[in-house]
Parts: sequence; C-alpha cells; structure tokens
Amino acid sequence: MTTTPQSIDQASFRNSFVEELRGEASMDKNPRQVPGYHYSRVDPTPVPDPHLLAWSEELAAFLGLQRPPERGPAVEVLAGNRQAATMKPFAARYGGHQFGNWAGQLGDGRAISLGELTAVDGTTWEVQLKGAGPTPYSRRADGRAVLRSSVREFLCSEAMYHLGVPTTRALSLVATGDEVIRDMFYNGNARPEPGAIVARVAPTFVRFGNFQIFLATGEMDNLRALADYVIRRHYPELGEPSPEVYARWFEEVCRRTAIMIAHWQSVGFVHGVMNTDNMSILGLTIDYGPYGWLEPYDPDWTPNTTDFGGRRYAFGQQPRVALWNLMQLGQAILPLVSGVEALNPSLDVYINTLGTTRYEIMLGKLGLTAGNPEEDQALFEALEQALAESEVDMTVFFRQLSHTAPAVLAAPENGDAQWRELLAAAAYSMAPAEEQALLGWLQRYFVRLQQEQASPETIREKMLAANPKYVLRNYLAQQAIEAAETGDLSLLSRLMEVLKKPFDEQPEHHDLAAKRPDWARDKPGSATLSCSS
Ligand SMILES: Nc1ncnc2c1ncn2[C@@H]1O[C@H](COP(=O)(O)OP(=O)(O)OP(=O)(O)O)[C@@H](O)[C@H]1O
Ligand SMILES: [Mg+2]
Repeated sequence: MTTTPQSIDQASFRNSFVEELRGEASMDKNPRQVPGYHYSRVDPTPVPDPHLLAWSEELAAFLGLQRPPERGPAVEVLAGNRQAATMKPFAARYGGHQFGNWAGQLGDGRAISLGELTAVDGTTWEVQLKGAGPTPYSRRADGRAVLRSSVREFLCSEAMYHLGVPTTRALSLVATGDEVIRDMFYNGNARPEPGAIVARVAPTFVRFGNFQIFLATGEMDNLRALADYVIRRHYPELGEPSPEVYARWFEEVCRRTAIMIAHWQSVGFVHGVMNTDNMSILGLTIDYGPYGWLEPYDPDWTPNTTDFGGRRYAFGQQPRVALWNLMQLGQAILPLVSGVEALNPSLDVYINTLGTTRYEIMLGKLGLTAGNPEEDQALFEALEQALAESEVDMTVFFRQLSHTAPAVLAAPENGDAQWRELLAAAAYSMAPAEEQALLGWLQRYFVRLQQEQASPETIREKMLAANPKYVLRNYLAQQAIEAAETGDLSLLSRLMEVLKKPFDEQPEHHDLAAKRPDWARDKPGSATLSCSS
C-alpha cells in the first residue's frame, strides 16, 4: 500500500482504546479519583506559540506524515491547540508501585493520547502528547513538561530505537512559547523554564500499572476488558482470550521484558525510575525521565538524585527490579487465571530469556560464536568485575575492542602494546593493579578468541555491528539542551543525525564519541538528574 504523505491535521485517526474500553466522557480536567473507568476523555490545553523544534523524518514517513513547517496547523495539532476531525483524545487511568510502595491512582497526568494512525505497512500506532496540559490524573501538578526533559525524551527514544533497543518512539518536539515553573533540584530554587511537548508513538502506551489499578479497586470486569483489548490488538497470535491465553500472554510479557532489559544492560542504559507505572505491557522502554548512560562501568550508578539513598534503580539492579515489577503485574492479573501455578513458570521464562539474550548479545560484542556456555559465562562475569573495579568507559572499551581484538588476531606479536593502548583510550584513570586485572582478562579472552574460525576482518565487522560508537552521552544531551534553551538547535539536530547510525564510524563526528570530559563529571544535568521535568 502506498499513500501520499499527509499533514497530521488532515490525517485519519482510529480510536480503538476509546471505543473498546470504558471511558469517562465528561471532559472535566479537575483532578480526582476516576473509579470504574479505563480512561477519561480530555482535550489538550492550548499553548500560546507552538513551533516545531525537531521532527523525526523516518518515523514520520513510516506513519505517512509530511514534515510540517515551523508554524501552522500541523504543529498546532502536535501542541494540542487543534485537533484532526477524527481524534478522540484521552488520558489513561493507571496506578503503580513507586520505589516499591503502592501509590494508588496515578494515570496520565500530562500525557494525552490523540488516537491511532495507520502506518504504511498497515500497523496501527498511538500518538500521544507528553506535556499537553492538565487531566483528571494531574493531581497537584500542572500537566506540562519543560524543554530540558522533552529534548532528553525526544533524543533518547530515537537513539534507543536506532540501537535496536525496544522502545516507544518520538515523532516531534514542539516548543510551546510558554513558561513552566520548576524547582529542578527540589531545593527551593524554582524558576521559569521554557515549556515543550513531545509527540510519542507506540502501538500502545498501556503499562503494568493500568492492570494494577483494577486489582486495587476490585474492578474485575475492567481488568478483564483491558487484558482482552491488549491481547486481541497487540498479541493476536495468542488466540482468543481464555484463562490459558492470559497465562501465555503473561509469559510473553515476561519474555519481552527480559529482552528489553538485556538490551539496556548491553548498552549501559539506566532508566532511573523503573516504577510499575513506567513498565510497558509490550516490553518497550517507556518514560525517558532521569535516565542516564553508563560512562565508567559501575553497577551501582544511577543518575537519579531521588534514588541516591537506596539505589533501587541503579544499573546493576535493573534485571532484578524488572522481575519484581513482573511479579506485581502477575498479582494484578491473577484473578484471570486458575492460580499462581499458571503464572509462576513465566517468571522463570523471564530469568532464562534474560540469561540467553544477554549471552547472545555478549558473544556478539566480543566477536565470539557460542562455545561452552559455563566457561563463556565465567569469562563475561570476569570482564564485568574487572570493568567495575576500574574506571573504564563502557562504550569506548567495547568499541575500541572491536578494532583492537581483530588487529591482535592478525598480528599477535604486538598484543601487549595494543591492549595497553586500548585501555589507555577507554580509561578515565587507571591504577597499576586495575590495569593488570584488565590485561589479565584480555589475555584470557584472546585465548578464547583464537578458537574462532572466522577471519579477523569478519570478526571486526561483527563486533563493530554489536558495539555502538555513539550513544547519547549524558553531557551531550545536556549541551544540546543548553544550546536549545538559547534558540540554537544545531547540536540537537546533529545528535539526531549521528545517533541514527550509532554503529557507523562517521569520522567527521568523532568528537561526539569522546569520553565524558572532566568538567561534566559531577555537573547537574550531566551526572545527576532529578525527577523534576
Ligand atoms: N507536570 C506534571 N503534571 C501532571 N502530572 C504529572 C506531571 N509530572 C508527572 N506527572 C504524573 O506523575 C506520575 C509519575 O510521573 P513520571 O515522572 O513517572 O511520568 P511522566 O514523566 O509524567 O510520564 P510518562 O510515564 O507518561 O512518560 C504520572 O502519573 C505522571 O502523569
Ligand atoms: Mg511515568
């Protein structure tokens, strides 16, 4: 099917969530509990001067959309000032566990879904504005988002997609022309910041918390209706809902979540707020808030200042937290199946899928084909330990290894010097004992690598395709934000372009692959982030 690209204000929207589930129709934006419903119909609140800052060309083409001019009807739609004729905007009702505690009703307090577009391949995609104004779920907050957090969400969703990590997408970034008051570090220094809205895109934005709220309030019919909606539309291969199908569906959610987490761990992505309301039922990365990218490899690292006490959501905790979150989802859907025995095996599916996916990804990163799994596993764990005990940049280490390892294979006589060069390039600092430990590991790895049949050149290609050169380094996102706040969008658009091909060398952009500079080590926004957004 070929279609001529359209302007989004002319596009035809479907509204399956609104039509198939129970919604509150009042359009009332006052904050309140909304028992008995899956969603509330609500219109975005207009903003004074919407103008386009960034546009995801390739996603737009897939959705059959035309790039809009900086101002005009399409951008008004993307800011919530105007609606296409077929839209039925809504905010979804969900609950969630925040930092391990049940928080009751949360819901889309600033996200408003506009409806679904049909992509050129016939699949349907929900379009949601984040920062579109108050909804019944806004509690005491304003329903808005600042430019700083919106730039981060826009850039990172697309960067993750191009890295091959399951994620929601971002179509547009629009400035509102309005100011939003935020106390960025919760220290009494509230100040006005420019407001912005990201249009996000995913098959659905349903989260674990959308199910949990119904267990909490005992709304069993709504629980079942939501499960049926998600299964029929998003897991049709499982067949018509039944107790057995609900159990198989849970298994599939566990499997997809495991794959997502394996990818996070392999690229050094730290989500920052893995509350159950930020876990997608499709296993997509959702809610780019106080996330960060590992620079020195450190399992205890999190950028989220709100989590500095417990480090619940630190890098190394993510696999365990996802399992805990899946257990909460299992609790929520327990009434739909015959008993816990129907769900428990799926938690093992999570653990096993995580293990096998991480194993496969790690083989690729090290240029290896499967060998003795136990020995390989021991080799991988030894690397993680040696990296954790030194101050080595994760991305640079693996990327550099993709060049160095095949080079040493081709000319083993220079091995030692080349390994040392690799470490010098990747390290922020290096004590002699740390260097010894890493050199020891590299020698052990090299013995394993020599068993491979492939040529050094083939191994190099394989490793370069598995180890990105470019990730959205924390300080780069911060620099793009600071420039954008002064009206300079050049770094933002440069990052967008470069992060589309994270595995390509792109020598002219080599500076964007540099290790974190010293000044960024402790800088707020680069090294630390709060939930204020
Ligand atoms: N400025 C705001 N106005 C209204 N509600 C908000 C605001 N910021 C956060 N919330 C709500 O607080 C809850 C937790 O926020 P969290 O930071 O996880 O999500 P978020 O960043 O708003 O959005 P999402 O999860 O949709 O990406 C959610 O219910 C969210 O809608
Ligand atoms: Mg959230």
